Amino acid sequence: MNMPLNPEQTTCFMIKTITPATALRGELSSLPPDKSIAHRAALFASVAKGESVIRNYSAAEDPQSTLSCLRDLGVPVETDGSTVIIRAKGRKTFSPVRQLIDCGNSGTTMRLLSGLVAGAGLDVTLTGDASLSSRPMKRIMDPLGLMGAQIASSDKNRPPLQFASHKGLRAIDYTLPMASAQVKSCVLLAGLFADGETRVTETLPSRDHTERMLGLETDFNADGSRVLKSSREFEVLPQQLKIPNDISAAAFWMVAASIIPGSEIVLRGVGINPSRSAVITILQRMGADIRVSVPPEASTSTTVGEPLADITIKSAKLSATDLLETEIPNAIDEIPVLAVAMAFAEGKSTVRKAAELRAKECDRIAAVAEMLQKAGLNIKEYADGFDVSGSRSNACQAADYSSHHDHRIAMAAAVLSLKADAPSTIHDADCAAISYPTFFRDLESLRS
Ligand SMILES: O=C(O)C1=C[C@@H](OP(=O)(O)O)[C@@H](O)[C@H](O)C1
Ligand SMILES: C=C(OP(=O)(O)O)C(=O)O
Repeated sequence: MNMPLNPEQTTCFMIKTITPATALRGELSSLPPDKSIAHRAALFASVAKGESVIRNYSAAEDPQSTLSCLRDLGVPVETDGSTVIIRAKGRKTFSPVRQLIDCGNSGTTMRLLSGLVAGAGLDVTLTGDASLSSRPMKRIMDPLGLMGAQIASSDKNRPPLQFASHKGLRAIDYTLPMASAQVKSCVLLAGLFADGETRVTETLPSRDHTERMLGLETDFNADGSRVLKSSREFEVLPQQLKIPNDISAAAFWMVAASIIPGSEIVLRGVGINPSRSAVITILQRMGADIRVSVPPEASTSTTVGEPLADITIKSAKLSATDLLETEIPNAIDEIPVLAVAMAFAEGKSTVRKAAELRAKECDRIAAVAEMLQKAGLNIKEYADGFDVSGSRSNACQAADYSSHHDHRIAMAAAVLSLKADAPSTIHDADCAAISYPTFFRDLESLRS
């Protein structure tokens, strides 16, 4: 049973009403801890030898799914408030206590855990909720299959994924077909169990937490593409870290403060890993007033090379922008709320080469288009993205939104609703707890 660290996680409301805001002011020092780093810290701890102590672990549903999967795989996971302690015995820690392992709504859990499960040759099935069960897994089944893993899926390479024991994995030299930190990490984690050196080449950089936190060796090809390496000989050290707060959660307040006149919000202790912080540079390029300052205690934090900062945002006059291809993977989870910023920026903004958005918790291109259209705003949808024709003086009508059971859509719709002329409603808004259990409470605390 997955015990929430935070009682708010169990809060249940189907329809949330959001009233317009005149200004948002205040400070948030307890944003949710970074979800990507949390998953990795727990997964890496489970194949390290010794005691890992992970502080500031997220109470959100996705990182809690990772802990419950590890428990079901026999990994001794203890919690003390927001601290997670894992005492593991290296690559041999796993000893499944059940066959069906539920990854909930979390794509990162399923794809990264697949690397470990395949590596360890476990006879288990990874399953998930309806949303996760519709997400593509061929992207990990292909490279893991090349390594010798035995994986069956019931329906068109979608979960559940049934793993079977095998004769041992062999290393591969693999070029990622898409910019995906999940696929990159999956292959590198399987490589920790394989015979030989596994090499993963990425032509378009994605978030680098895996290589950074594990301390993996990196090479560069002549064309500038990066090659990450892992092997059975690589020693995974126990994780000792305090997780920084999540820039993907902070992004909602960056946009909200920017577009609501008279706002000023301070966000404390936010992770600003350069492979995650394009949302800041994109908004600054649009004219946002965002100041990033490194607090003195940041230099002494044990965030394994994961930089953090305080971020101050004041409302500003925004102008349109075109996202660069290299910015897409770096800002992928922030694009729904960036689309809201674009609607109130002067001119036409473009987001293209972003078809990956269609493979998230819902089809985020279709969901963003539906959301802006319901608000009476101007968006044109393409197969791989959208254009938003915005205006600083745009009128935004109140609407009745669906979250499509996607936390980022629920929260983006809430930010959009703050600009409306009357209260709006969001159906299934409580799915925000997948990444940000206190989102609506934080929103109320910022209203002046
Ligand atoms: O590796 C990770 O922690 C993540 C990678 C991204 O997915 P992809 O690898 O599919 O791009 C991102 O959308 C997801 O929220 C978290
Ligand atoms: C896409 C996301 O997560 P995941 O792929 O882990 O479900 C997200 O958090 O926006």
